[in-house]
Amino acid sequence: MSARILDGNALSATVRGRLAERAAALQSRGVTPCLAVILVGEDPASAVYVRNKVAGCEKTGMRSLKDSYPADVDPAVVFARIAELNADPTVHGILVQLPLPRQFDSDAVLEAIAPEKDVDGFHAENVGALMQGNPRFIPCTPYGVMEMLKSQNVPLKGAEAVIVGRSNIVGKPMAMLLLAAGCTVTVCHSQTRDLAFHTRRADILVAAVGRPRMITGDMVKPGATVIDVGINRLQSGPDAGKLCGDVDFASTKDVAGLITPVPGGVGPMTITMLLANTLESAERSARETKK
Ligand SMILES: NC(=O)C1=CN([C@@H]2O[C@H](COP(=O)(O)OP(=O)(O)OC[C@H]3O[C@@H](n4cnc5c(N)ncnc54)[C@H](OP(=O)(O)O)[C@@H]3O)[C@@H](O)[C@H]2O)C=CC1
Ligand SMILES: Nc1nc(=O)c2c([nH]1)NC[C@@H]1CN(c3ccc(C(=O)N[C@@H](CCC(=O)O)C(=O)O)cc3)C=[N+]21
Repeated sequence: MSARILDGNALSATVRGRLAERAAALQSRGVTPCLAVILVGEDPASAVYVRNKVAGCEKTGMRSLKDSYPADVDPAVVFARIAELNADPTVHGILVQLPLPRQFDSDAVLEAIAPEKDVDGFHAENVGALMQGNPRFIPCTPYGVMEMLKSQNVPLKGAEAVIVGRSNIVGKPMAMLLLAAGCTVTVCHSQTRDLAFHTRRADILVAAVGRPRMITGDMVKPGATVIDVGINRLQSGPDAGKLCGDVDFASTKDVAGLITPVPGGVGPMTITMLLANTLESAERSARETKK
């Protein structure tokens, strides 16, 4: 049997259609949702994501601002720009593209963003709110994954969920969301003994590692839902230059029940949820000013 493929581009199109309607409604009240993106350095992958974010805004009827800085910029310049954006009432979302160059204290940068404009959901206050079960902004990638699961009515209550990866931007918030939804959650990482023992128990397996094709079909339970968050550019071999996930699609597609492809899976949904958070922020601020 071959797994059903969960098409992130198709789901994105549906969700973005609804977002565009909400953006138009705000627009008719004189408010244009606006996302500010800060990019430091010349990493080509980051440049692609930022371009996708800016294009996503335009197509959904939102405004975007983009500030690019050279890799050796003085962090004080970036902090000053964040302060300016925090104070600008026409800006509803602020995102600083990660990773940042070495001279930056990334945590300090994330803490500098006003929590009510932190559409990534990375500010400590927002991380805390998510953990307490009362999120202000849900981090975009795990949020997108939850929407993908919901769109397919994947049963979550009592399901065994296994996440490979424990980063602040993917693995940890993913664990919180699946836990809140009623899954029994296991989080694996580089020190996990016998990774396959864990992954084979998963009804829902989320791979967020950054290692091309490391999850192979023999590590997957038959019928499982497999979510591939990984985005890797292959350096060598017959597919050199191509994008691939952390899941070996060829060997997994005949074992899994449902699987997300790379590209065209979680990536587009991440951007869609960023747009959703920005719109939500603009709606909240419009409600505040009306009061
Ligand atoms: N689709 C999307 O929208 C997004 C995709 N990504 C992609 O997802 C992937 C993960 O990103 P991110 O979370 O930021 O990455 P990080 O590098 O921050 O985290 C990777 C995690 O994988 C764990 N890990 C590394 N090697 C192994 C191993 N051999 N076995 C088990 N666990 C291992 C690490 O463990 P330890 O903590 O012990 O080091 C770490 O927790 C990347 O490919 C990234 O490009 C990221 C964000 C959004
Ligand atoms: N502050 C911050 N917030 C982030 O959300 C954030 C970040 N920093 N740093 C990097 C990661 C990575 N990330 C992706 C977003 C979209 C695609 C995406 O659109 N992928 C397309 C393909 C893109 C391509 O062709 O390269 C796809 O999977 O189909 C991928 C990865 C967001 N991240």
